Amino acid sequence: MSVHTQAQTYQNYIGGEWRPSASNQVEASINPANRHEVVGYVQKSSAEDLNQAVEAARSAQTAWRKLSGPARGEYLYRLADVLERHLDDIAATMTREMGKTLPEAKGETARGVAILRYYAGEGMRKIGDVIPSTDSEGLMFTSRVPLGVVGVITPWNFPVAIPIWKIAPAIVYGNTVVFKPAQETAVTAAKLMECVDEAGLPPGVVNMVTGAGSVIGQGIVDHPGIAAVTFTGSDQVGKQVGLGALARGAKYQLEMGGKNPVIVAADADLDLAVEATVSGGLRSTGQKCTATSRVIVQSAVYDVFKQKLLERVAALKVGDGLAPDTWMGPCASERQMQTVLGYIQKGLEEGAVLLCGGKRVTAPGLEHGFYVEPTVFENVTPDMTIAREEIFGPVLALIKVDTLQEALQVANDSRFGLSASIFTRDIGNMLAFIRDMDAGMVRINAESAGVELQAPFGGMKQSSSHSREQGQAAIEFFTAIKTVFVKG
Ligand SMILES: NC(=O)c1ccc[n+]([C@@H]2O[C@H](COP(=O)([O-])OP(=O)(O)OC[C@H]3O[C@@H](n4cnc5c(N)ncnc54)[C@H](O)[C@@H]3O)[C@@H](O)[C@H]2O)c1
Ligand SMILES: O=CCCC(=O)C(=O)O
Repeated sequence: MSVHTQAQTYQNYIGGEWRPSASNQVEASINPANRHEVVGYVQKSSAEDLNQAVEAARSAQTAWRKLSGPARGEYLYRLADVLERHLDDIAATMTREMGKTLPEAKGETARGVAILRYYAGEGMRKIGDVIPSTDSEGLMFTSRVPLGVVGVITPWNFPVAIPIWKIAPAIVYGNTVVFKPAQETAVTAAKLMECVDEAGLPPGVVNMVTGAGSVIGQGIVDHPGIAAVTFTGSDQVGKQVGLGALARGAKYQLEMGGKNPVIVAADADLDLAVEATVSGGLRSTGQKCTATSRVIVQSAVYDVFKQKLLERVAALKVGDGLAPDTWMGPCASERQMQTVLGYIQKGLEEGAVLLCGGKRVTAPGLEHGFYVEPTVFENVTPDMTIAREEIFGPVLALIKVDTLQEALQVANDSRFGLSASIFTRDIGNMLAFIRDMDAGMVRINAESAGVELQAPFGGMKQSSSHSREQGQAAIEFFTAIKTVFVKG
């Protein structure tokens, strides 16, 4: 039985108007806490809808580009204020649509507001440098110019923060946008577009088309009217996006997976390390690209750390993210839950020892949701699948090592390099970790997750296309440099 009497249908947002898809097809976005609850219906769009969105973005480009940076920034301030007014509704929608707890959803939406204000201010900052010319009568300088229409492709795990940390810099630097959210969180995305509309952004500056990744996502990658593509999502799809964009000479930026380690050194504050491992690994049900998944512990403190960790994990309350006492919600979709359960099974088959969890939760009241118990494995070796592949679920793998050197070697034994933490009181250990850990974010005595909007964010190795998002680093992707020489 489906509960969808109240469910609204959300349309594409193109050229400042709400439009149904050309095919008139919609699909249900369901609540992962209760598969029978429909959060809303969203458009299953086609190439025709994408073409309309690109056309709207192209038409809006010249006027938008010609506005001053501060004037564009003013629109972002307005959008921030509107989003702030709708924070509670958008956060509740996010929880119902992808499962993270309401406090986390509120925190993420507030972060979206802060990102908008940060980039609004960016409209006032410098967009070039004066460079001494060898010609004493010449003036040489650089100016940052927009790229044109930017395609924004996003995942479901941060359905407000990630779209905003791409769209805000894109538009403040003078680009216009075609946004394709993950279909799993398209209602939340539509609510974000309602804010764009209410804030009065000129029609066509931000457009949204929902639909399948293979149709709309791939369509953005292949579209000749789109100058650049910024993508966040899985490693597998990201590589396809990069290849497609490269093939037609479009600029691209990929932020992909992680297999983030935490090292617990023999001299660590173990209570702090346990708290950070639980928070970094299991909040948002482990569905953060920065989530801790490998816990590398020195043998001298292994048993004590393990005991404390298991006690803490046993106390976590799993449930509907809207319930005030819930600490961890469901996986975001049935597909994600099956993927996580598949990895747990693989861990068992390959000889890892299950210390707790490992099963779907079907307790009364939760049986219609996609819940997985918080899970901890030990006797994990670096060659096991659960130590190598991104699980994107509430699963921690304990790996015992003797020395810090061995810990670093195991931590670096991954094709990913997004985030990494160490818990230690020793300055030598800290410096060795900062120097030798191959990750875009290295964190000392702090959990692996948690990104600050004013700092560059991105990974090394196969976690990214080696660019950085957020903070002032965003200007590198969303603009091109024009070098100007003037002589009177
Ligand atoms: N590094 C980061 O900043 C970061 C942040 C969040 C999530 N992630 C990663 O995202 C993944 C989880 O998100 P997901 O399951 O939504 O990822 P996904 O790769 O399945 O989908 C991401 C987006 O790409 C679209 N897409 C699918 N096929 C496409 C194609 N052929 N061409 C273009 N677009 C296509 C999807 O519809 C979605 O909008 C995890 O791997 C996680 O690590 C990375
Ligand atoms: O999922 C990727 C983004 C991670 C993030 O924003 C965080 O850790 O806070």
